Order: sequence, then structure tokens, then C-alpha cells
Amino acid sequence: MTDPLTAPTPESEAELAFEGALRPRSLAEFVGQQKARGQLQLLLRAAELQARTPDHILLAGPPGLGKTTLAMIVAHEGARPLRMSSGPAIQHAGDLAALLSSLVPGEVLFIDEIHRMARSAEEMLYLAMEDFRIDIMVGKGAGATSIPLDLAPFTLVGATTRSGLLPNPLRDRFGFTAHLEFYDDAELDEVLARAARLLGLELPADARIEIASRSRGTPRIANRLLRRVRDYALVHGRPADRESVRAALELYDVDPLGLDRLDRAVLDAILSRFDGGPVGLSTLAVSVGEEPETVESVVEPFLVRIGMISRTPRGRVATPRAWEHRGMRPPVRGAAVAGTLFDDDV
Ligand SMILES: Nc1ncnc2c1ncn2[C@@H]1O[C@H](COP(=O)(O)OP(=O)(O)OP(=O)(O)O)[C@@H](O)[C@H]1O
Repeated sequence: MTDPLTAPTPESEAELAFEGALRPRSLAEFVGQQKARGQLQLLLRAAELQARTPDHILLAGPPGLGKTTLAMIVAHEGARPLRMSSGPAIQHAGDLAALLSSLVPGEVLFIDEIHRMARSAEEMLYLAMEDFRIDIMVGKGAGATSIPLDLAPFTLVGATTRSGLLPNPLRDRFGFTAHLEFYDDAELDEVLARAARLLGLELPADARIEIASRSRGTPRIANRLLRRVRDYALVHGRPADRESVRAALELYDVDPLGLDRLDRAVLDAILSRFDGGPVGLSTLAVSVGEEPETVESVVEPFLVRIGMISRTPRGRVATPRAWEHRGMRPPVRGAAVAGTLFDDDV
């Protein structure tokens, strides 16, 4: 169901390679996120002046806004080695112990989707972050003992699309949290200009604006749309101009606001099946055949941001703009909205 153009993470090797080629390598090359960038710069410089490892860093925000890129930059700017892992890969404390005990001094450890790490590993991480030490449990039951193991000093960079799911003790151990925001059109224009330059593609300003406005505030999506436009121009022997952008994006079903199939399915479900809401998250996710997490972390933030839906204590509700955008009329409301409140995870 997820659209490959706007899917939260790369779905193929080719896509990964394409993303890799366009990834900024330094803070100076990193577009936008001015506040987070300035804060990070200060933190890295202070660590450098004191010849120590930088504080642990938490990067929070929707997919595709540059969390992995920033983790790589933290390593690159300090000429430190980088180890990459992810929450789902750490399902036992032992997985984390193996990872931590093999770090070299000064290494940057990036854990993507850190909110999905096993609880037992999370607890081990507290001590590791604070004291660069872990306790390894040996044996079972009454005879079990713990052996302390010193670790090399490291910087943990955690990334999460759901910072609210992180337990407070873990969140508190990060020296700095950057909340990445959606990019505005001017920033996406800059991302696209840079990408076009790297790809050796001539992309006029009006074509860039057209792509930027359909990129859901997300550099990953801007770069993907650019790739499709480049293909279109190549196959049709046309310049990558505004007409090519429009034709290519129409072909791929990306509407003028950047809504893709899943966004439209979610909106249509709220409008048609639930009379505009309120509807709870899991009911909504089931009705569009998606995981609640995808609806919550990928679809909703953007629809809320562009004023299509609002989150209320009783569930998701479509706004007048959503009715208008989908060319539908809101129903005439009676005394109560019936039949939608059978899940409580709003
Ligand atoms: N500020 C930026 N300037 C230029 N390009 C960017 C920027 N942020 C992201 N990108 C581009 O978008 C792509 C996706 O970024 P990245 O993988 O860092 O996102 P992410 O937030 O880690 O996503 P996920 O949550 O899915 O891991 C990168 O390949 C990079 O080319």
C-alpha cells in the first residue's frame, strides 16, 4: 500500500545508493534545520576544544528529514569512526553488549529507531551512556553474578520518529535533543538545486519549485521525485523543465499538494467511511490496510501540518480543507456522531 515514491525508508538497493550519493557530508552542506544545526555545531566544537567525545545526541522527527545524515555528519566532522545499528536489530541485552564492547575509543554509535529496542537492552544502555560501563550477567538464578565491563568512550546518536515512546530515563541521558522540522519550500528548493548539481542535471527554478511544493516538506521525497523527473526527461528526450515535472508527477499520482495514495486513502477513509471523524488510530489503520505506526508517524504529521486533519481527544477529524481538497461535502451533522468510537487509542 505504501507508495514507493513517498515510502518512509528506501525500498531498494538502487534507492539506497541514490540517497547515499546525495547525502551531505558536513554541517555546512546540510540544508535547513538552522536551529538544530547551530546547536550541533556548538556541541561538536566544545567537545573538540576539550578533546573529549561529544555528548550523546537524540534526533527526533518524521522519516526522511535527515537524521541518518546528521549522525554521519557527527562522525565525519570529528573524523570519528561510525557504527550503525537499529532498535529492531537489538532485541536482547546481549545484542547490545556485543555491540558496545566492540566499539573503539571515540566511535559514534548510531541507533536508528531507538524506540524499538528491547527493554532489557534499554536498561543496559543507561549505564553505558552514563559511565561507559555495562554489567554482564553470568549464570542464572541464585548463583548469577554480574561482571562489570569498561567500555571505550563513545557518542551515542539515537534517532526516533516517536520520541514520545522513549522512557524518560533514556531520554534524560542524551546531552542534546534535536527536533527536526519539516522543510519549507525554499529549503527544499536548495536541497533540489544541490542534488541537481551533483547529478549534472539542468533543473530550472520553476521546475524546482514545482517539485519542492509536492515533496511533503521532506528532502528524501524531494530527491525521489527528482529522480523520477530525470527518468521522464531522459525517456522522452525532454529538458527537466516544469512541464516534465508536472507530467512525471501526474504519471506517478503525486497530487499538487504532494499527497500520495496512502495519504489519500487515509483522508478518504476519514471522510467517507467515518463521516469526517472522529476515528481512532487503529480503526483508521485497519481500514486502509496499514500499520498504525506508519499512519501515525508518516501520514498524520504531514496531514496535520497542512491542515487536512486534526487530532482531538476523541480521534482524528477531517477539517473543511480536507473535504474541499477531495471535492466532497461534509454531512449535515445530527445531535451525535455515531459508530466510530470503538477504539480508544487516540
Ligand atoms: N538537510 C538536508 N540537506 C540535503 N539533503 C538532505 C537533508 N536531509 C536529508 N537529505 C537527503 O534526504 C535523504 C534522507 O535523509 P536521511 O536518511 O538522513 O533521513 P532520516 O531522517 O534518517 O530518515 P529515517 O527516519 O527513515 O531513517 C538523504 O539521502 C539526503 O540526501
